Amino acid sequence: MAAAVQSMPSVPNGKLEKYTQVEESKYELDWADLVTLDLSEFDQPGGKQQLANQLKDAVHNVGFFYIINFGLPQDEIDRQFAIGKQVFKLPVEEKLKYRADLENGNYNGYRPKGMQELFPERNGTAFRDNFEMYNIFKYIPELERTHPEIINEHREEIERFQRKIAQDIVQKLLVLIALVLELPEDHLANGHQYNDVSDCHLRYMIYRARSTEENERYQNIYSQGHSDFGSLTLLFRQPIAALQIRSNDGSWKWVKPYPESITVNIADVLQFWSAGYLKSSVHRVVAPPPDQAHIDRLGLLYFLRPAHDLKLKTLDSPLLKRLGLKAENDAASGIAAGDWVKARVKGNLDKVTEEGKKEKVVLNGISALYYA
Ligand SMILES: O=C(O)CCC(=O)C(=O)O
Ligand SMILES: [Fe+2]
Repeated sequence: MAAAVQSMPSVPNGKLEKYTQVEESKYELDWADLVTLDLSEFDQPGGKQQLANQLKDAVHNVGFFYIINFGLPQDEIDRQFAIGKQVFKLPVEEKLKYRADLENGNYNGYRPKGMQELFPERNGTAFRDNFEMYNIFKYIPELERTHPEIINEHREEIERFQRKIAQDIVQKLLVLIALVLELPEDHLANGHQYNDVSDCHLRYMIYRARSTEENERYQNIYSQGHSDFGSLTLLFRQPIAALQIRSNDGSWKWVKPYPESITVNIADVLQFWSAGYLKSSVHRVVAPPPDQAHIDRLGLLYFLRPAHDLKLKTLDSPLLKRLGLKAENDAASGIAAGDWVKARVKGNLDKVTEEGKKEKVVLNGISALYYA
């Protein structure tokens, strides 16, 4: 009797294809020189203060650093990449069922490609981004929304991963930054609890590779120079070189995908709270080097945002007082952190009218910088 030939789905329900990271580039690029914090030292005697000392210059002058030994094994990280890969493979009509309400500044859910203009329109041709995101906000009742099946099937695992970042890794970083500012250890951690209503999210992101000819037309830009909106951004290591940081001298340096690291950057709200002492660093995403330029660049990130109602007022920090640092513009002190974040999400949908460096008003006369 002939056996019935059944076609098996390539990924059976609940089972994920193993994700394999691609090869690093062979090209020697002009890498940024970033400090690396070994988080396993955090609980050692004197460890916190030592790490804070190591961090001080990085958060003030650079705005970017690496962390290692943060307590998430690579196979758990790779499972998140595997989930992200499946999400982006869904048909676009399916993904659009979960579209984030971007027009109201809400990032929760799917963000299709092409929402952001990179350069002003020329001769009727628009220059739009080529990346998609899927943002998963915290699993608390106020922020729940519907998600595709692939996410629901792995909900427990995703939530555990999110909570490890939110309740452990990020809390340690907030203690270290509080120590830099000479504040009580829990001062910043208090405004970043898992149960706080905020726009914190885990993000799967994919930059669709462009052809050489397209890269030329887009001047190699995949995402224009910007600062991030919330408190901290954590970028899980993926080996495709494309992220660049703007140095104090105006040059752009590449971020090396350092083994087993997370790249962390300071974002706007910490800059407001510290009257500019903590640097919300400008960064951008460009075409990868030739041996990686053809590969879609899958990313895994965590965006830490403060509790919605906290105001962007300068903190009462002994360090800032001693340095005589005050807010550049008092109007910021009345803005709720959540409103700032939402206004920036909405602002990304605006038409671009000029090239190069621009200052764009976001809220209450306060602006953000963009470079393209
Ligand atoms: O993909 C990256 O390396 C950076 C992404 C980024 O800057 C962002 O999403 O804000
Ligand atoms: Fe960014």
